[in-house]
Amino acid sequence: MIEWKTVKEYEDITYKKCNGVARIAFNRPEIRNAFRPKTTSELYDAFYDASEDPSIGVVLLSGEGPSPKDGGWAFCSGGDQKARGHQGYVGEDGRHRLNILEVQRLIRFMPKAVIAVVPGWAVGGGHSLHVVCDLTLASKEHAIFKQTDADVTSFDGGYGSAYLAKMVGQKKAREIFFLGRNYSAQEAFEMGMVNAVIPHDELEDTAYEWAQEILAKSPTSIRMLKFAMNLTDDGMVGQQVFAGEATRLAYMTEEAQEGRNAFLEKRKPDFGKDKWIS
Ligand SMILES: CC(C)(COP(=O)(O)OP(=O)(O)OC[C@H]1O[C@@H](n2cnc3c(N)ncnc32)[C@H](O)[C@@H]1OP(=O)(O)O)[C@@H](O)C(=O)NCCC(=O)NCCSC(=O)CCC(=O)c1ccccc1C(=O)O
Repeated sequence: MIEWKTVKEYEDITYKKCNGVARIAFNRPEIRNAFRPKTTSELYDAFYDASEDPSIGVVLLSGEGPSPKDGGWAFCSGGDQKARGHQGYVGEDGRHRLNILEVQRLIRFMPKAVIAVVPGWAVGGGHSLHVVCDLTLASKEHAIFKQTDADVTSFDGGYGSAYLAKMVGQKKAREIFFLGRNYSAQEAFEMGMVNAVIPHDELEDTAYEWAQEILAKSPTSIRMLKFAMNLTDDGMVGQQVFAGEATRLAYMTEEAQEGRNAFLEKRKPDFGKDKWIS
């Protein structure tokens, strides 16, 4: 039985938790869950909380719906074109930003699994967000994947395109961006950018079940595997993130404790004999 508890009230998103799972969802269904700077700030805040909370192991990212205007479903239709100025998306403070990229990096580098739960349109920057999530589950009836970045001159040259090409292959990624066609959940699954196509009514429950399966695994293994799989695509930053976890493991050894204690006790460390294991 899933009993979601609201963690914090926001204007543009919903944020809930239940049994080790956090659920963050866009909540602007009347405009297909397009994001403005306020939305991305709220997303960052919620993702940061989920990342820092040791009781949370999996985050679901979804979109509330259907639209009260026409009943349409959306994961996210990307940047709110009404909020777009000359240098980025304009916030309430009048400043121009592209802070969805900070959200992308938080999803990518958080030591927990993030699942995109796609109930409808995943378009533009919304498509890029599903790409950067670790897994994607899509509604059989309503999910549609589409890249409009080249229609509106607001292109994601990072994970949204280059990482997508690693996922579905160069030719297919170029087709997705250069032609901007609609792809069904089944087509996206066949391309390798969706893990499973789920009947719409079962989508949320299935996502929660997948999360529970992941939560039964060793947390250290999940984060080391996520960062190992990220590493080669993320260059030195990927190595830094993976190595940070290796250092955390090293801290837990007797050697690390001896090193710290020796410094504090102003003596030479004694790491003992026969420690150079092969
Ligand atoms: C999503 C659609 C394909 C849905 O089509 P349809 O079902 O026919 O519905 P509509 O009638 O078109 O839309 C209903 C309603 O919603 C409004 N709306 C939809 N999308 C947006 C939007 N993105 N911004 C503002 N408003 C939107 C629409 O106007 C309607 O309102 P009414 O008042 O009822 O008329 C279709 O809607 C569609 O194509 N939408 C636009 C998709 C789009 O072009 N998105 C922007 C792509 S660029 C982007 O996302 C930013 C990229 C970015 O941030 C970035 C930049 C640099 C590096 C990285 C990134 C990154 O991607 O992260």
